[in-house]
Amino acid sequence: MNMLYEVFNIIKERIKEKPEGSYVAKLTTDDEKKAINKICEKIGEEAAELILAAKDNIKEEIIKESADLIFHVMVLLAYSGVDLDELIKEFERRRK
Ligand SMILES: N=c1c2ncn([C@@H]3O[C@H](COP(=O)(O)OP(=O)(O)OP(=O)(O)O)[C@@H](O)[C@H]3O)c2ncn1[C@@H]1O[C@H](COP(=O)(O)O)[C@@H](O)[C@H]1O
Repeated sequence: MNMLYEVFNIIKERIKEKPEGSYVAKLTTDDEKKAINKICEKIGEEAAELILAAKDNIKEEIIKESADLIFHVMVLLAYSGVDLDELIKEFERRRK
């Protein structure tokens, strides 16, 4: 969980500072494509790749594709101004 917070904080910093060579900065900057469209496309791609990995039942691929998907969802959250704590609170609210 600490690692997710660490990565989320780096993502927020990259969106704000936009350093040269940053994948997150490139993805979250409007260019010939709107940032929101680029982020959503990556989420769609990564979800599809995870589905294929799951159907092939290859554990290492499931782990890698899940990490890619979760990472891009975190980029979407940060770009949309949602904090990781707010996501955690939603899970807490749903807990039975
Ligand atoms: N966890 C990740 C992470 N997971 C996946 N990715 C990138 O997400 C992309 C996944 O896309 P694909 O699998 O489709 O691979 P690809 O063909 O290279 O895709 P494209 O880049 O061409 O779209 C790759 O470019 C990966 O490098 C990540 N990029 C960055 N991070 C973290 O984000 C932080 C900030 O990264 P920068 O913005 O690059 O500094 C880093 O410190 C890392 O902790």
